[in-house]
Formats: sequence, structure tokens, C-alpha cells
Amino acid sequence: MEQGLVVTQLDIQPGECIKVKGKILSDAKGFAVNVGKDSSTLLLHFNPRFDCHGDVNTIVCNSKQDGTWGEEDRKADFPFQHGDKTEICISFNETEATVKLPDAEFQFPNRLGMEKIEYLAVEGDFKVKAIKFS
Ligand SMILES: CCCO[C@@H]1O[C@H](CO)[C@@H](O[C@@H]2O[C@H](CO)[C@H](O)[C@H](OCc3cn(Cc4ccccc4)nn3)[C@H]2O)[C@H](O)[C@H]1NC(C)=O
Repeated sequence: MEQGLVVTQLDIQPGECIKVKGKILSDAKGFAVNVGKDSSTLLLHFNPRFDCHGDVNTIVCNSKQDGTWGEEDRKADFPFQHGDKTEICISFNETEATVKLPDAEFQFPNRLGMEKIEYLAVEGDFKVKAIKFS
């Protein structure tokens, strides 16, 4: 499988935003946007699933601490379609992470009390066109 985008050595502070612009593949099974300290310690694993791991059209969110997944949080809305161009904006504070999409917004608790984001990875069936930190 093709390696996705990975950005390390970041210093994203509470209130700042990570914007990932790209296109969902026309035959996407799923993709993920991970933010946190590194690949083993994630504030947020944001994982839209079109059809994978037994889920259909479901966003699964989770955290990961020292390589161990937390409890999954499945969102009610699924504002994605195959082939969509979209922009995913992730920000956080001491209590939660927020994911803003063109037509939806989700929250996920900052379970690890993370105080800065150093790591971003985009995996799966999503073609990154641009990233912006603001
Ligand atoms: C009912 C007993 C089994 O439960 C299932 O257990 C699976 C294994 O732990 C759960 O799937 C895992 O859920 C994690 C979040 O909680 C992650 O999504 C695990 O995937 C990590 C991952 C990312 N990637 C790269 C990637 C990402 C997106 C698309 C393509 C490749 N490869 N592996 C994914 O394998 C899956 O969400 C879980 N399902 C339920 C309903 O709990």
C-alpha cells in the first residue's frame, strides 16, 4: 500500500488549525487523519469508513496511547461521498479536538490531555492536495 502523508516536528498549539485539503478516491474504502505526538500516541484518529472493518458509511474516531487504542466513538453523520473534494480542519483545546468539514463539525475528547500536536498523518484512500497550518 502506498505510504500516505506524514508530517512530524510540528508544534501546533491549542486554538491553532491544521487544514488538510484533498480528494476522496472514487472507490475509497476508507481513510484516516491522525494527529498527536507520534504514530503511537494520537490525540485523534479520524477514520471515515465507506466500507471497511465491518463499517459502512461510518466515521470512527479514537485515541491511541503508547500504541494502545482507546474506546471507539462512532459518529451519527457521514458527510462524505466517493470522489469528493474536501477540506478537513482540525483544532483542539485542553478538553476536546474539533473536526470542521464544509458541511459538518465533530468533537472528540482530548483524552490524553495533549498540549501540543507534533504529528500529522493522512492514510488510506485520500489524495492530499494541500496542507495549511494557521
Ligand atoms: C467487534 C470486535 C472487533 O472490533 C473491531 O476491531 C478492529 C481492530 O481493532 C477495529 O478496527 C481498528 O480500529 C482502529 C480505531 O479504533 C483503527 O481504525 C484500526 O486501523 C488502524 C489502521 C490505519 N491504517 C491505515 C489506513 C487507514 C484507512 C484506510 C486504509 C488504511 N491501517 N490500519 C482498525 O483496524 C474495528 O473498528 C472494531 N470494530 C468495532 C465495531 O468495534
